[in-house]
Amino acid sequence: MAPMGIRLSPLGIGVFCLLGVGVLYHLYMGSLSSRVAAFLLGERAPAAAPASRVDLRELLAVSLLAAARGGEEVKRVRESNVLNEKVKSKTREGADERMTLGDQLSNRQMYYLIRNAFPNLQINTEEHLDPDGQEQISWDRSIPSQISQLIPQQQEVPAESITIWIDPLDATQEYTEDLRQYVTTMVCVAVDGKPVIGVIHKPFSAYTAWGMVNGGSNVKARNSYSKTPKIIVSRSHAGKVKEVALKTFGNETEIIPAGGAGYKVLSLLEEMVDNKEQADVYIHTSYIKKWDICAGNALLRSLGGHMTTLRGEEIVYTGSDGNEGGLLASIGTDHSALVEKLSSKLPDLEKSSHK
Ligand SMILES: Nc1ncnc2c1ncn2[C@@H]1O[C@H](COP(=O)(O)O)[C@@H](OP(=O)(O)O)[C@H]1O
Ligand SMILES: [Mg+2]
Repeated sequence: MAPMGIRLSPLGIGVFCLLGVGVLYHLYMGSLSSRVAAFLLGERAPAAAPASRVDLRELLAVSLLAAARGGEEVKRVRESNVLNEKVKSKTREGADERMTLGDQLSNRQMYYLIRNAFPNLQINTEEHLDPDGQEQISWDRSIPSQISQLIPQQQEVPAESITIWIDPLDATQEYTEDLRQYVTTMVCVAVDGKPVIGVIHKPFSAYTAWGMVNGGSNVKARNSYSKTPKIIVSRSHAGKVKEVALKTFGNETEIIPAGGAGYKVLSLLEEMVDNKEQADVYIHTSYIKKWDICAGNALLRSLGGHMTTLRGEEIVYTGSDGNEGGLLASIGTDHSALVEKLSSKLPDLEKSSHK
């Protein structure tokens, strides 16, 4: 049997084409009108975007770069000898809080590098940012092989759980005195208030220590720590720390005064470039800001160490800038035994300071 075919006259073809155009027009207007209706009714986009997540390895990589970039400014300004030193405020104890061009320029580099890479994250930084001084610096999103080899898997956390703390120049007082070995730039990443990534960079020796809790570190604790601890303390904001240390550990205790919270944390670790002093415990008794201590806290935690208030409470890195309860940092030592020892002396010391 011959196959059956449909034959259309030229008029039939014309009618068929018109029908096709009509169908297409109807479909298009339908989707357009539903969009117009959604707009008029103020409806939102149909599917909610998934909550944004951030890979902690990326944050570590950008923190390393920020600390190094800030450090270049710190070094350049110091070498120029034009520090434009100012007193920005007073501490509670009445000491001058200094700020220099090195603090400001480093702050700008570090802040905008991280902010431009992660615009949605909460960033707390020590120095004031001038809105006219925005930097267009960007990060190429590459993760150094040293990090990706040590931490091969993504470590994603929700963006809203993150708080970043930047100290663009730790040991400003010593920087003005040209005591370069104490100076660091620091970045810390806290997740739900817990310090998780710590970067401490020494601009004058091009040295960086970093650690990520449950990730890794490029530094190590020492093999052993003395039972009669050498205690490292502030040289320019000492408060009553020497009295506390001697009362707690005995009059023979060796006390090492040094600048910078970053430097003092590094002195608890294995010997490294330019950190001549080695200590067993770091104690600070007065108020201190979270950008000064967060990176050291994260670095110590990543290596199994501790940084707490003098009474052993964990320091929470969200909310206010200040830490009120003093500081006790140790590694390779029974931290809770140190807390116990200190806590037994604190009431007497508090009484004597109110007399
Ligand atoms: N009582 C206090 N009040 C305010 N800041 C303090 C402080 N004690 C220490 N700091 C800050 O903590 C950092 C380390 O202090 P120190 O070198 O005395 O150990 C320094 O930060 P910056 O240099 O970033 O300002 C210092 O200003
Ligand atoms: Mg500072």
